[in-house]
Amino acid sequence: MRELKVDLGERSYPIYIGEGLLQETGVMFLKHGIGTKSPVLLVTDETAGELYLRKVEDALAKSGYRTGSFIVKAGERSKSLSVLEDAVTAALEAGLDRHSAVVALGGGVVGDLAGFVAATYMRGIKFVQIPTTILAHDSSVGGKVAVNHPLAKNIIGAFHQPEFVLYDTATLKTLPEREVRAGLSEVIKHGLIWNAEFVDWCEIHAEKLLSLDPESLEYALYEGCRVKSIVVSQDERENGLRAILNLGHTIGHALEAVAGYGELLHGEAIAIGMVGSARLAAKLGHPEEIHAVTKRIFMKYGLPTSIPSHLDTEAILGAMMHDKKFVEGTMVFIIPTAIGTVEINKNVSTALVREIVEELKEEG
Ligand SMILES: NC(=O)c1ccc[n+]([C@@H]2O[C@H](COP(=O)([O-])OP(=O)(O)OC[C@H]3O[C@@H](n4cnc5c(N)ncnc54)[C@H](O)[C@@H]3O)[C@@H](O)[C@H]2O)c1
Ligand SMILES: O=C(O)C(=O)C[C@@H](O)[C@H](O)[C@H](O)COP(=O)(O)O
Ligand SMILES: [Zn+2]
Repeated sequence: MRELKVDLGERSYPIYIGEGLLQETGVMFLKHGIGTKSPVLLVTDETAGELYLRKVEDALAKSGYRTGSFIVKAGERSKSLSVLEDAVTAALEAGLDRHSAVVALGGGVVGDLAGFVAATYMRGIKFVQIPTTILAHDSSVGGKVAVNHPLAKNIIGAFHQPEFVLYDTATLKTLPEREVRAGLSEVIKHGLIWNAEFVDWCEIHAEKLLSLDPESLEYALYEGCRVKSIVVSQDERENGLRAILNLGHTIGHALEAVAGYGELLHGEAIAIGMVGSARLAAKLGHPEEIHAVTKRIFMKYGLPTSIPSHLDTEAILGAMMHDKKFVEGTMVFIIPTAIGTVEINKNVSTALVREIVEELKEEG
């Protein structure tokens, strides 16, 4: 088992990564001081629930915990205010009190939704992340929790850190191929913002990662979580540095909303957004090579690198203006200045962004 720490003073917590950790859930709850007297709510989706809920319930029961469960439909549309209300109903019916914990068992959708339930139920109770997708190496760390509004991604949310993250890599073996590719998009993002050597490594090990070679996958997830925890530990609430984790998201979030949540997977939309940021970098005078390398690596992973042509440019720009990165009338963009390094640029004009969106549509 590998272990990392998110260093946030009294809100610090560990990330455990390894094969077969689900059966340790109860033991880990006890280790982290979660009391057995109050019930626990397990939040999952139909797919992850079918595969892994029983295992987690059994592991918790063995350690003396009572559990209730709330199962949502799989997919981005479950990150909504109406599903949040149903989750709170489930929490009340299961008898959760202020000493209870909410557990996210699933991918980023379940993690963001369950985390927001934990952040808001009785003004905040304990939260545990049990990620089961590759993408959730990112979403389970850092405490950003949210649901979507039809007009804007993650616009209703909070910061609420988990007690710990329990990442059982054995669960990843059941992921559909499209989800594997989409999850690896954010793994590569962590290289693009912080670690050029890791980007090279991802390019060399593409086949191994796509075929879920256990050793390569565990290393890639560890490195992704390591970068994320370094950044979050320095800037929990995104007053500055943390914005770099948003590489590709200014365009990507807009694409998810405009395409209709779930049409483009998050990792796919972000891959397109990262290619867009690399194009923008070239226009701002940074080396052309950044765009070439970024596009090449996402193509190697079978990820989209262009905007579907049926999406309306003005609708995409409109959605960007609802994003959290649109501040005081300007779009904040994360721009790669070399492979492995980015800058936060607050002066990108709408005209330039329109040009990039049009070019990304033509690239397809
Ligand atoms: N909070 C954050 O910091 C953060 C970071 C990145 C992404 N996100 C959010 O995460 C979401 C995307 O996460 P995701 O890609 O994990 O999506 P997801 O949660 O929808 O999971 C993807 C699909 O995989 C299925 N699935 C989950 N585990 C499985 C398993 N082990 N085997 C088979 N199928 C499984 C799910 O049912 C779903 O259909 C987006 O909403 C995005 O905004 C949040
Ligand atoms: O943790 C962060 O910070 C990130 O930006 C990680 C992103 O991958 C993630 O998609 C996050 O949910 C985006 O946050 P938002 O603040 O842009 O909604
Ligand atoms: Zn993301």
